[in-house]
Amino acid sequence: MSGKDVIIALDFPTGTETMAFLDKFQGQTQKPFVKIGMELFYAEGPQMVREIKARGHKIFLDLKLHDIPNTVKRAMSVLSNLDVDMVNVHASGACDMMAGALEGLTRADGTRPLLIAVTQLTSTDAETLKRDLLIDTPMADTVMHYAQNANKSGLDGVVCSPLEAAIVKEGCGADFMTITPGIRFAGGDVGDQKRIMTPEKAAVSGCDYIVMGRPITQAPDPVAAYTQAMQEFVGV
Ligand SMILES: O=C(O)c1cc(=O)[nH]c(=O)n1[C@@H]1O[C@H](COP(=O)(O)O)[C@@H](O)[C@H]1O
Repeated sequence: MSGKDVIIALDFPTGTETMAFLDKFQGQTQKPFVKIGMELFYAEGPQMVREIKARGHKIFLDLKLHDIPNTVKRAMSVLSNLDVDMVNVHASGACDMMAGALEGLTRADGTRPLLIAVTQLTSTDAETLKRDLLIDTPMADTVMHYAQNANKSGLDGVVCSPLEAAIVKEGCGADFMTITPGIRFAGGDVGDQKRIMTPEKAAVSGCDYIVMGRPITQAPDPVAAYTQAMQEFVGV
């Protein structure tokens, strides 16, 4: 799976609201790539994943696993039974945990979804890094170090902000994927995001995928907002 794409974050509290949202995209030949996060998964469980997959969407299952290596390995082995395209862990769980995740996720026939590590959340800025997390290293260096750990643990890429996409590519290679939330249209409401960029600028920063939630899900016309994001980021 490769090529630039926009991933819509389905941050809804119920399956009913999620399906009503996805119904708006029924007319599209190419169904949008979507992300199922903690809110929807905890509310509706694995059946929601199956239903959305049956509608023809690619799925990023964003549960951000972060625990001891054995627990993460076993949880990933359960998730590997779901037909998703991408899953993630927190890189701060460290290398043994990431290696365990990879092992657990890999099915008996050798296939597996893409495995991505979250570096520093896009809601974290340099001040929070220092004040709350006691990390004195500059943001870009921290993200790069986490990305290198993920790379040497055999993962496929990282979640970072678009601001760090270029340096991650430089340090880990062009094929190492960058999945970037913190995306806002020019002049849009920033909300709780701190490290942000427009889809247009993210396209030239080397991001492989952008993740957008509220700018699309809360837009008066979500299909128009998604179309704008695709035009800015992918150029179609
Ligand atoms: O792993 C993620 O997807 C993620 C990592 C991160 O650092 N920042 C981040 O915002 N996300 C997710 O990306 C989505 C962003 O949503 P909006 O801020 O509404 O566009 C949410 O579903 C977050 O859970």
